[in-house]
Amino acid sequence: MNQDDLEEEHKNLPPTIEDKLNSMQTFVDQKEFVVIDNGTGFIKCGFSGEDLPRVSIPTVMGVKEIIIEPSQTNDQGGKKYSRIYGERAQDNSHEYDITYPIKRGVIEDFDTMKYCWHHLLSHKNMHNQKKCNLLITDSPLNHKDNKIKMAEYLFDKLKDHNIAIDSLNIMNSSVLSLFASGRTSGIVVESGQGITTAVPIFEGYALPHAIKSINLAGEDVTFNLLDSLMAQGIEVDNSNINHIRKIKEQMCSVALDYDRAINSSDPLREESCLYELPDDKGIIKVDHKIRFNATELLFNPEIIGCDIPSIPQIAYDSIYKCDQDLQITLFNNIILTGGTSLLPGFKDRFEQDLYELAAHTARTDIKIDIDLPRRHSAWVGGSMIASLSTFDDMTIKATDYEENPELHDDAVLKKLVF
Ligand SMILES: Nc1ncnc2c1ncn2[C@@H]1O[C@H](COP(=O)(O)OP(=O)(O)OP(=O)(O)O)[C@@H](O)[C@H]1O
Repeated sequence: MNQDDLEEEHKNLPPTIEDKLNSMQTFVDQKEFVVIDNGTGFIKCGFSGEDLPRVSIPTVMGVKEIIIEPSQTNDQGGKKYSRIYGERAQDNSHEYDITYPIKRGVIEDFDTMKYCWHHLLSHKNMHNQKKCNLLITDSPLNHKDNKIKMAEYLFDKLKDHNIAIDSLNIMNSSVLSLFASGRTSGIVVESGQGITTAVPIFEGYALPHAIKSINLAGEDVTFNLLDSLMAQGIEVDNSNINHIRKIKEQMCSVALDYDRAINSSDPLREESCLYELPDDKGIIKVDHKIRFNATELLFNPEIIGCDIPSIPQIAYDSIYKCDQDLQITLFNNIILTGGTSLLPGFKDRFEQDLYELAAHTARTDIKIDIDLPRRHSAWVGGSMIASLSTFDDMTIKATDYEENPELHDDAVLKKLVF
């Protein structure tokens, strides 16, 4: 779903709880929070109490240096930087230096991340936030030092760009996805752009010792598809990556039985296998072997020579790392989420392979919930929790943060227990 689709969907949504409260003119003194979900591929931003984020853009920035010639008004001359974001940056990679600040779920380039946050908060759909309360997500794999650094950039560095964060919470994205499903215990299996995680959660707390992850997700499927197309002599390269991603999202699916699927005839009619590149760059034929092969690595990483477990395997391993008493609850409450889980056939294959793995050990049925807005589940959970009247008590206040610099790390870690 791109930014235009998101705006259209917003217009058609029924009134949110917040709209209703506003129209009833109730005078509830409740803070509004901005909710940001930081993803490797996409960053999502909107207001608490709403059903969907208002802005969702690829997590990428392009920078270009501009030399200013000396002139009458500025006889020194000098240089400044032009920065662009999201798809615009990806489409102008020939002119701009491109940086992806999040790698495999973890923020690695905080300076670029700061500019991305600033861009979102100043976005027209966000009414240019100069001062706000913020709930921001964090990967379940992040080290606590990353949270401390996030707080530092959000409280201190954004101020240099005229944005003041009044209160802040940083929450585990998997806990928020589970919250969006209406549960407080279960296992969240999330496959996004850069990473797939299996995070068991008990009564709202992630169980760190049993979290499993693999560096295999949507971007690997996209690059695998690109390699297969190039191997067939089709003229595409990295500069077409947005289109390769779109081919994946529109045409690829997961086979229940891979060998059978690629050795059978193509289930789609010829015209449904064609993708037209823009600017008369040609039409690509994407046959069923390429389409099924692109996604198979998620369930069988060996096909690309990777000696790592599959997605069903990490879910199984994660459940078996937990206390025996909890395992039944986890098997009964599996939340499948993240953009990559939207691939047709993903849920059926996941369920089939997990049944096979657990056939002799699970003492219960396996129940998988896919009824969430899967690309936005962490954001939606954040929107819900930040609209609770008790949420403000769970935040770090800028005043406390600034007054006690020596307590920064403690203050962050004490509040951010999820
Ligand atoms: N309909 C779809 N079919 C297949 N893949 C999809 C679909 N929609 C989105 N995706 C893929 O999902 C990925 C983005 O998902 P998501 O927004 O959950 O990830 P993220 O939060 O950015 O990344 P991560 O969780 O790894 O940090 C991209 O690879 C995108 O191509």
